[in-house]
Amino acid sequence: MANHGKLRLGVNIDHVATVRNARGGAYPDPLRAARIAEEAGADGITAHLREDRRHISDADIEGLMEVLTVPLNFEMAATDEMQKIALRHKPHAVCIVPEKREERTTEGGLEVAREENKLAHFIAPLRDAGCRVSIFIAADRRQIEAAHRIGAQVIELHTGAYCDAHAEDRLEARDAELRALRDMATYAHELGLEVHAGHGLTYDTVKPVAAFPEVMELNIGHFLIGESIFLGLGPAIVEMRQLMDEARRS
Ligand SMILES: CC(=O)[C@@H](O)[C@H](O)COP(=O)(O)O
Ligand SMILES: NCC(=O)COP(=O)(O)O
Repeated sequence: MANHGKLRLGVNIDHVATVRNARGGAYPDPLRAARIAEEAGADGITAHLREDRRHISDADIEGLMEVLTVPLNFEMAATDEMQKIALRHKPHAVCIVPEKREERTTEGGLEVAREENKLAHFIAPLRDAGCRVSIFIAADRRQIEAAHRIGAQVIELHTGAYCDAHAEDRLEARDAELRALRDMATYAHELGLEVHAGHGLTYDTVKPVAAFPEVMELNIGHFLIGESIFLGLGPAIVEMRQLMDEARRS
C-alpha cells in the first residue's frame, strides 16, 4: 500500500558551498546552513561531494557527520574514491548519481541497466556497512527494474525534466513528465523500493510531486538556497514544508 504519511524534506546545502567557494574562504559555512535547516524542520541534509569538489568539500562531509542531528544523504558518483569516503563515514544514506565533469548540474539519471553487474558490486559494501543505498534515476521502467535487481533500497526520481518544462512553459511536456514520474513512483513502490524525488524543485513545481503518495522524501537545494537570499534560509524552508504538507493533505 502507498505511504500516505508525512513526506520528508531533505535540504541540499551544496550551493551554500558554491557561494563560499566563489571567494575561496570559509563563508558562508554549509554547516551553519545545515543547523538552520534542522531548526526550520528539515528531516535530513543532502550533500553532493563532486569529483571536482566544485561545491561541497571533504571537510564539509566530515563536519556534517560530526554535527548533524538528522540523517545525511551523501550523494556521490560510483567511483572507488567516493566509495572509500562513504565507507569511512558510513552516512545514513548514500545516493549514487551520474556525474560529468563538464556538466553545469546533474543532467540525467544514472544508467543502471547497462552497468548492472558493476553497480551491484559497487553498492554491496555500502549496504553491508549499514548505509541505505539510493539510486538517482530518470522515471524509466528499465532503470527502476535494474535498480531493484542490483539491491538498492531506495530510488530518487530525477524531477529536472519536469521542472525545466514548467520553467519553459512547455505545458504538454510538463504534464507528460509528471505522468511519467507518477506512474514510475507507483511502479517502484510496488517493487518494494522506497521512492524519493528531487532536482530543480521550486515553490511552483513542488506540490504535484509532493502529492504522489508513494514518494516519501523530496531533496531540494538550489531553489531554497537562492530563495534564502530574499527570505532567509529558515523561512524559505518553512514555506517549502508548508507547500509539501498542503499537497500531501489534498
Ligand atoms: C544530484 C543532484 O541533483 C544534486 O546533487 C543537486 O543538483 C546539486 O548538485 P549539482 O547542482 O552540482 O548537480
Ligand atoms: N538530488 C536532488 C537534490 O539533492 C537537490 O537538487 P536541487 O534542488 O539542488 O536541484
